[in-house]
Amino acid sequence: MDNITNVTVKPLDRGGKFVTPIRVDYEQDGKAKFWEAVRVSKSVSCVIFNVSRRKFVCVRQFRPAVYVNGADGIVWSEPDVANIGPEISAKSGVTWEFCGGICDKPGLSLEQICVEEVLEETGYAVKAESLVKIGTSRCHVGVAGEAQTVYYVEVTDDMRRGPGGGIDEEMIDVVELGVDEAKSMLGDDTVVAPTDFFWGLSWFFLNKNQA
Ligand SMILES: Nc1ncnc2c1ncn2[C@@H]1O[C@H](COP(=O)(O)OP(=O)(O)O[C@H]2O[C@H](CO)[C@@H](O)[C@H](O)[C@H]2O)[C@@H](O)[C@H]1O
Repeated sequence: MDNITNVTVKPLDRGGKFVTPIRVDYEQDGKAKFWEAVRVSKSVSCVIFNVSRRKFVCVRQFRPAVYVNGADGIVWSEPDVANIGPEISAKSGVTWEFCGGICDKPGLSLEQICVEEVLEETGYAVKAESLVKIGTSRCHVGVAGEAQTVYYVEVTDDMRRGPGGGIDEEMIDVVELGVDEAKSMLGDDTVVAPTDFFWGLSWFFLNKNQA
């Protein structure tokens, strides 16, 4: 999963399949302003807690955007051009996450998308009715501002239908995380994780496990 080679970064001039760079021109109190932004889809994610063994079910994957924006030692020859040698460890782009995905299927509710993602990425078959909504936040408000809705669901061992790991070419490791270990990750700068990971864990400790 972290065997990453031949990385290059180049400009995405007119947008791609998943991300479109845009410029927003507007007036505020009659003063002309602009903002540079990207259009992206909204998304869902799901805190999964296996009550049979009191473990969180997490996913770990290599995130190219985390890698290029976060790894030390990358030299940018232009603001959007870099050649990244093999000495830059791919491990710096491997995240801790709860499973989730973008909402790019018209006609499916957020809960239905969440149920699909949980099955594809972790192998657990959950029902939409058993999802508890934690809330919706706006991500990357300086550049994107898309909505992400976060759910919580409890599972048992016998709800597992397969190993998960994603579909098509996805390479996703399913990793269980103990409650004490998870608590120690809150506020730990060395943990590479998105906001909803920390939000989801904090919600759990506030609402489900106050020990
Ligand atoms: N920018 C991109 N470039 C190239 N291929 C891409 C891509 N985005 C998605 N894909 C492709 O689409 C597949 C499915 O993506 P997902 O729906 O699982 O979203 P992902 O979890 O990556 O992130 C989404 O869901 C998580 C969980 O909510 C959010 O944190 C995150 O911001 C949101 O993009 C990926 O495996 C990849 O092949």
